[in-house]
Amino acid sequence: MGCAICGGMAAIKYTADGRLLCKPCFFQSFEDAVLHTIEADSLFTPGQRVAIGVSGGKDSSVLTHVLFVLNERHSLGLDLHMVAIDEGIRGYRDDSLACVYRMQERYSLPLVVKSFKGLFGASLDDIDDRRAAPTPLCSECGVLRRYALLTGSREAGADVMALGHNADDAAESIVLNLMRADIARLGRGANTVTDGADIPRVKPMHRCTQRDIVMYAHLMRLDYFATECTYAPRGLRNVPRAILGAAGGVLSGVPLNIQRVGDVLSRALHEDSKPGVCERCGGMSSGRVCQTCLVVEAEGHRGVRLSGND
Ligand SMILES: Nc1ncnc2c1ncn2[C@@H]1O[C@H](COP(=O)(O)OP(=O)(O)OP(=O)(O)O)[C@@H](O)[C@H]1O
Repeated sequence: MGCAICGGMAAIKYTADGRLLCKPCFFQSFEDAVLHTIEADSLFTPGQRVAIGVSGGKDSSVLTHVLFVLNERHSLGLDLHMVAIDEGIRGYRDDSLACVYRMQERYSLPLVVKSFKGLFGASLDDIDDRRAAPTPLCSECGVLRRYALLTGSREAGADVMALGHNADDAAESIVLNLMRADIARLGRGANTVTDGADIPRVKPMHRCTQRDIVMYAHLMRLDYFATECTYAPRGLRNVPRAILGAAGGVLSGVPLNIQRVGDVLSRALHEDSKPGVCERCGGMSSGRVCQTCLVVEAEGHRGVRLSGND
């Protein structure tokens, strides 16, 4: 079968639009799609310092590589930095951080590393150890990580933070919010730009599917850490992930379809839900006090605090 762009030997199905492509045309199409999101949604302006949230996983490894390539190829004028968060998860984050250090060498980008232990006085393993029974930890970990990423990005002097969220992540969030009847979160929608804090968060791969990202990482032979987080089996996200996985087995384009419906729902539900600023820490918040400060308060008796030192 011939490549839909150049007529050469097709090797890959590009799931974003279903075309069969050869390897070089797949790379080009994927990178062009990220560039299109950057330009269409005005994610960056020339001269900005961009802190890429880098975990060593496939999404942020692909994001780092593609931003690096686009920055050179299209003279975007971005000052790329990397920020990594060490949540303190034995047998997982220690190995993925080793990958982040190798990426730092490969791309020669400045790197800031912040740890839960330094910022909150306890690693995620400490928080888990101090609980009477195993409970889901992903929501709290996500909240604390957002704070840590903001702190690291401030330390890097960044104007904007870039994260590796993709279309499948967005679809999972939409299904989860539907199942929980979380109208407020559905209304806020999954946009490519989240304003509110002093450093906005942007998602250049928001319209890229997980399959295309994995394929890109694999064919480009990128160095990334593929093991699942130790705490993932307890995560609530496994429910929408399983539903979407099953749907993807019989229908094509499910993540992008759900994302489109999510956009419509978000516009219909939208009631001026632009987040404000937390009165305690200055982070982004939809209420007076942000999720980080609420988690720190709730976990205070287990030794979690906002130390601000790292
Ligand atoms: N420990 C971390 N340090 C820095 N950034 C992180 C970290 N964990 C997640 N991120 C950022 O948040 C994005 C979404 O993370 P999430 O854990 O939801 O997805 P993921 O599929 O595991 O991402 P990845 O494949 O990059 O690890 C990542 O792509 C990355 O940009």
